[in-house]
Amino acid sequence: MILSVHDLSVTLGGSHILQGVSFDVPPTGITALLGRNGVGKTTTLRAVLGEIPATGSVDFGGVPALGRPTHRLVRDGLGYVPEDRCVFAGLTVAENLRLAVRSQDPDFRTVFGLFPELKQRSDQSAGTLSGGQQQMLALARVLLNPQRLLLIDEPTKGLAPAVISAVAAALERMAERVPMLLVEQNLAVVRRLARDAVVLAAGRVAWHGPTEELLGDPARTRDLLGVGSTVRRP
Ligand SMILES: Nc1ncnc2c1ncn2[C@@H]1O[C@H](COP(=O)(O)OP(=O)(O)OP(=O)(O)O)[C@@H](O)[C@H]1O
Repeated sequence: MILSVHDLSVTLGGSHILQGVSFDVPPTGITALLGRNGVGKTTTLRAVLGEIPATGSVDFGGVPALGRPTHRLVRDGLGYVPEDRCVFAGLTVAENLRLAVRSQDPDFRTVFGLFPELKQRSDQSAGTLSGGQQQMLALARVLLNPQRLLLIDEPTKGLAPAVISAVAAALERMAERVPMLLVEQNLAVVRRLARDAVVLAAGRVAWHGPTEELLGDPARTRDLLGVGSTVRRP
């Protein structure tokens, strides 16, 4: 396993948000982290990254991670693309990419192979990119460096259907190189990308198994993820 989370607990603002979350992420493919709004998916990613205090244990690539500073984990290949995408709006695409470089040998070839539009738009300021283009830029920024696991938070949120499809295709190709733990509300995207799913409810893992088993069972999907979840292919 590239990531093993055991008995992870987090209290924020007096609320016990995570109450003993345990799950594993295999070293290949995409694992989806699911659950209703506010259940603690982002909190789980941030706790794994060491951004918020947590108890329990987190093992990243065979090494205990909890208590290690975030920058060390990032240096060891734990990449994070937060929900707000975190691009520098006032800087150009090229500047955004340059600032993300940590390694001696940034992989511009892979990045521009996956996202040719970013090359064409090198001199455009990132704040004027569309939402989908900004998401591509955020993904490109982590991919420039060698990564062992990516934590990606709601990459398709707020995007139009055609753009969701393009982002999903990019994630699919990225996952050929690096495993991912993906928080994603769009169940069609989850079905297309994720082999396994972990579902959080009431501060714990309520279900863990093959995505197809979860989404192929409408009653279980409704029960765990809420009503109105339509699952169409993007
Ligand atoms: N710094 C904080 N202080 C207090 N409460 C917080 C803090 N950060 C998050 N929370 C609360 O923790 C709970 C979990 O939030 P989190 O963002 O992890 O949920 P989520 O599952 O990612 O939700 P969503 O699907 O809506 O993005 C929420 O009730 C949220 O209001």
